[in-house]
Order: sequence, then C-alpha cells, then structure tokens
Amino acid sequence: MQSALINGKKLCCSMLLKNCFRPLSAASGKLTNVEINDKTGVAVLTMNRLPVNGLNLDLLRDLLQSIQEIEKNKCRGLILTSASNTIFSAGLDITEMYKPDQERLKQFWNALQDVWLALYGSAVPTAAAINGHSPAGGCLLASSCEYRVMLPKYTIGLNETQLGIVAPKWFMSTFRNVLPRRIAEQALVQGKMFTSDEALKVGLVDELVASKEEALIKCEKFFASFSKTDPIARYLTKKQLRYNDMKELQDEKVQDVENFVSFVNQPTVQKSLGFYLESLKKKAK
Ligand SMILES: CC/C=C\C/C=C\C/C=C\CC/C=C/CC(=O)SCCNC(=O)CCNC(=O)[C@H](O)C(C)(C)COP(=O)(O)OP(=O)(O)OC[C@H]1O[C@@H](n2cnc3c(N)ncnc32)[C@H](O)[C@@H]1OP(=O)(O)O
Repeated sequence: MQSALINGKKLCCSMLLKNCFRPLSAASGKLTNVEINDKTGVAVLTMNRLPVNGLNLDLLRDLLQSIQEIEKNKCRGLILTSASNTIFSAGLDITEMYKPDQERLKQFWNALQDVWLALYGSAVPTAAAINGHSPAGGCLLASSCEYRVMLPKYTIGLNETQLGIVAPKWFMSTFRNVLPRRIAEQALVQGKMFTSDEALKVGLVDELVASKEEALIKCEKFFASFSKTDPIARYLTKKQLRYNDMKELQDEKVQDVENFVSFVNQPTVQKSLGFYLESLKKKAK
C-alpha cells in the first residue's frame, strides 16, 4: 500500500482522501469548487463548467477568486483538476473571441492574465491532476503548476498555430519553464498535441496514473515531499526562478491586452476562429 509523509507522520494514502474534505465556501464560485483536506491542508480546486471547462470570463473570475482564497487560507498545496471525466479544460472558450463584444474581450484577456499570474506565481505549492484532454489554455493552466500527473489516453499541448492564432509570450515562457527549449520550440511552432505517453516522455507531465483518485494521491505526495523544506525559502526560490516570466507580463499587461484585442479582431483570425468553431460543432452532431 502506498503511503506519504505528512507533517512528519506516515499516512496510508487512501486515508489522505477519505472523509476528510471540507468545502472552502468563500472560494467556491458557481463554476469552481474548492475542498480542503483537513488532514493534510491541501486544497483541491475543481473546474466545473461542463461539458468542457471552456475558459470563459466567468470561469476565469471564479478561478482567480478560488486561487486567492486558497492562498489566504495558507493551504499546504493546491491541486487543480476537473469535474469532467474526460476533459481537464478545452482551453479558452472560443465564443469569447469570435465576433466579440469589445469591452468584454478586454476583460476576458485581463482575467486570463490575472489567473496566470496568480497560479504561476502562487506562494502555495501547486499541482495539476490532469484527468482529461488539456489543449491550449488548459495546457497553460496545467503547465503553470509545479507538478503534473495525467491519466492515459488523453492529449495535452499548446495547439494555437493549428487554429491560426499565435500563443502570447507568457504562454511560451510557461512551456519553456517545463520543457527543454528545443522541444518547446518544435511543439509550439507545430501546435503539437502530445498524447499522455508522449507528454510523459518529453517531461510535459511528471507521472501517468490510472485514475483521478491516484492522481490526487500523487499530488498530495508531491506536497508531502516539502515536509522538511522551509516554506518561505521554498516560495522565494520559486518566485526568483519565475520572476522574469512574470515581470515581462506585469510590465506589459496593458499592451498585451491591446495586442490580443487587435490580433483577435483581424478578419483572417476571425475567419479561422469561425471555421474552427463550426468544425467543433459539426463534430458534435
Ligand atoms: C503576432 C501576434 C501578436 C500578439 C498575439 C497576442 C495575442 C494572442 C492571441 C490569441 C491567443 C489566443 C489563445 C488561445 C488559447 C486557447 O485556449 S484557444 C482554444 C483551443 N481549444 C481547443 O482547440 C479545443 C477544442 N475542443 C476540442 O478539441 C474538443 O472539444 C475536446 C477534445 C476538448 C472535447 O471533445 P469532446 O468531448 O468530443 O467534446 P466536443 O468536441 O463535442 O465539444 C462539446 C461542446 O463544447 C464545444 N467546445 C469545445 N471546445 C470549445 C472551446 N475551446 N471553446 C468553445 N466551445 C468549445 C463544442 O463546440 C461542443 O459544443 P456544442 O455541444 O456543439 O454546442
């Protein structure tokens, strides 16, 4: 039986998950749910915008609120996962970008920036239990965490070029923080979606497991590996390593929104997004 060291105590892993969760009500919005494991202090943040967890403005706002509450509660770890059995997140909700309301489009991108800054820079250790497909924005969220566990037979990657769009610099930095530069470059230009096995091989994910429960246990074990590490020293080290990536966006936040708005509004980009949305809908019929 697997076990983990939590607060200096050896605990059987099934004990870590059973009967010890309480909801963090302030952090649970309509589209996210946060539960804290009272035994370990780890928070499970579940995206719950079914069917595909498309990241629209509302989900992004709920995600930000949840991450901030988890930080405020000084949780020992944050596990990001999905309420769906097959999709971690389909990435950005394309309907936010196709024929958009201009003011909402700005708020949408601003919300994505804020979620990324909060998650990538989180003082609380972060892990993703990737229990389904994770394209584009879904991959961004997972790659912003410090550790990733994925279930088999799904796909993950930054597929923007396949949609005729260009991933912003901070998407690319996040990828480069996880992958060797050459692999990141090849994958980004191709818009490659990795299978779970391929993702493990290149290091885009750290482990493959058979079930969501196992994924949560692996994430708990990852956090337990810090039991002898000073939390402040841990955070300051992470912060320094990620500083340049975050500073680059913080310094250019307004310009980045303008770039996004102008890029998305280009007729050729609108056309690509329209075709893509149509192809997704046809597939669903
Ligand atoms: C020079 C440049 C300078 C500066 C650049 C500045 C800015 C950069 C600009 C832009 C960058 C924008 C970045 C975007 C990143 C993204 O995240 S884009 C989104 C990418 N996502 C995808 O490609 C995923 C698409 N979806 C799928 O592949 C499948 O749906 C998925 C595998 C997730 C699930 O498959 P399945 O279970 O079979 O479900 P369905 O395909 O049947 O889907 C169910 C319904 O959900 C709708 N849907 C799916 N994904 C999305 C989505 N991302 N957005 C909106 N809607 C989506 C799908 O149409 C179905 O809807 P229906 O039931 O038919 O109504």
